Amino acid sequence: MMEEVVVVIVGGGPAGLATAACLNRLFIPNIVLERDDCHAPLWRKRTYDRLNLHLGKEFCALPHMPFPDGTPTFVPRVCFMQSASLENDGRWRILVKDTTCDGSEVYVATFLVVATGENGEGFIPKIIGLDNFQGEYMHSNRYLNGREWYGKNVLVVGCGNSGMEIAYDLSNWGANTSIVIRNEVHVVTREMVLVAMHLLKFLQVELVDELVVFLSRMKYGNLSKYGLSRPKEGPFSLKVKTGRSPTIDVGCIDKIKKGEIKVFPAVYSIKEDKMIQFEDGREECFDVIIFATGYKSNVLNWLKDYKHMFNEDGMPKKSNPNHWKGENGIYCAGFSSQGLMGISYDAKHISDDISLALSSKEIPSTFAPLNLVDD
Ligand SMILES: Cc1cc2nc3c(=O)[nH]c(=O)nc-3n(C[C@H](O)[C@H](O)[C@H](O)COP(=O)(O)OP(=O)(O)OC[C@H]3O[C@@H](n4cnc5c(N)ncnc54)[C@H](O)[C@@H]3O)c2cc1C
Ligand SMILES: NC(=O)C1=CN([C@@H]2O[C@H](COP(=O)(O)OP(=O)(O)OC[C@H]3O[C@@H](n4cnc5c(N)ncnc54)[C@H](OP(=O)(O)O)[C@@H]3O)[C@@H](O)[C@H]2O)C=CC1
Ligand SMILES: O=C(O)C(=O)Cc1c[nH]c2ccccc12
Repeated sequence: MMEEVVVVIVGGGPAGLATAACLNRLFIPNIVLERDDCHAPLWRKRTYDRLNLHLGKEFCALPHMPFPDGTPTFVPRVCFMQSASLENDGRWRILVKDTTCDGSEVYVATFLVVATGENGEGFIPKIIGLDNFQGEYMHSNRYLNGREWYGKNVLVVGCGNSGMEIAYDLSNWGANTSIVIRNEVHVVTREMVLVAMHLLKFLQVELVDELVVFLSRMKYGNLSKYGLSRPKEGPFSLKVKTGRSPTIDVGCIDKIKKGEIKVFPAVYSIKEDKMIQFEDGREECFDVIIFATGYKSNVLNWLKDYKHMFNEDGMPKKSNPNHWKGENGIYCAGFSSQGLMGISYDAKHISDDISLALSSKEIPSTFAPLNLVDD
């Protein structure tokens, strides 16, 4: 079957839904394709139970969907999901392409919005011997809680927000928890980030960085004897430059200081059975490894004509704030490393731009539909 539509949005997470909502308000017909069996599956199925939004709610609301009165400052995951489905119910039209049914559907669209996100696929590094590891291993996007691992030796690889929080959670569930920290990392609290986000509206990033690093030093002291050191460059400058967020401590640092969570350097190899060797030569047995080693964009897996807008790593060629518009009617939402705040920005700009193009009749009548990789 072939269907003509004005806008196809690939990805039904916050970015896809926010863009659809903005287009709907402008009466621009659009269709959202989602590979999973629900909308926002990352938030429903692939984030852990104890997660709260990291930025205050004023920085996380999606367009046309303010949080209801009484919502806590740091919104629990479950409330974020409910507010998404509330908006979806009745006002947004979301269609899912069912790849399990025999006939496939083809949509020919004037505009394509890539909204498959920066977290398209969980990334697990290649480690010598991992294939023969006799314990269990998984990416952090499969971790929900540590109920199964009471008394087990669990290694978390990675000290970003997922790694530090999952290590803390595992330890609370009674697992003998260790974490791999192979590089420098900024550790802050969410209150420090909230203050910083407001200050960034009128102060230079370097000044805000100095303040945050000062506050972090006051709170945590020098952590080098525990295997943690701070990067030379400030947390928000690094966020702008590399997209990497500072790690927001939820209690992991206290457990590291108390010796309840052990710190290891990079994994060197996995030896026989469950034995892991680290770069400093230490060796220890683990039952479970959680790879909190980040994510990769999956755009190149499904978009053939990616060069209109993406690099070989599946991330936009243009940097923020110009990243969202490509050539030939292609856009992307949710690729600015600015979380939900960036998604709001993208969704509004994309829908306004499409609206403008439609009203000014910029669109060539022989517009070539973009090719998706057929699998
Ligand atoms: C654990 C975690 C916690 C986070 N917490 C916060 C936070 O507190 N605050 C914040 O601002 N940001 C946070 N982020 C960052 C970001 O805001 C979220 O990842 C957000 O879900 C991104 O929305 P998205 O729509 O761009 O991507 P996603 O939510 O990943 O949605 C993309 C959708 O595309 C679908 N898809 C992928 N490939 C295809 C395909 N080929 N065809 C059809 N569908 C496809 C996926 O199934 C998915 O539903 C967090 C990220 C993670 C991983
Ligand atoms: N709201 C919330 O509560 C949460 C928000 N998030 C957000 O989700 C996004 C993804 O976060 P996250 O899943 O933590 O991923 P990140 O990409 O932020 O972190 C990945 C971590 O893995 C480390 N790493 C990568 N490869 C290796 C390796 N081979 N050996 C050892 N360590 C390795 C990296 O360290 P290195 O610096 O050495 O490369 C880094 O510490 C971020 O934007 C984050 O802020 C995540 C969890 C909770
Ligand atoms: O949760 C994340 O990682 C985000 O990307 C949200 C975000 C945007 N800007 C920030 C600055 C510091 C910490 C988190 C974020």
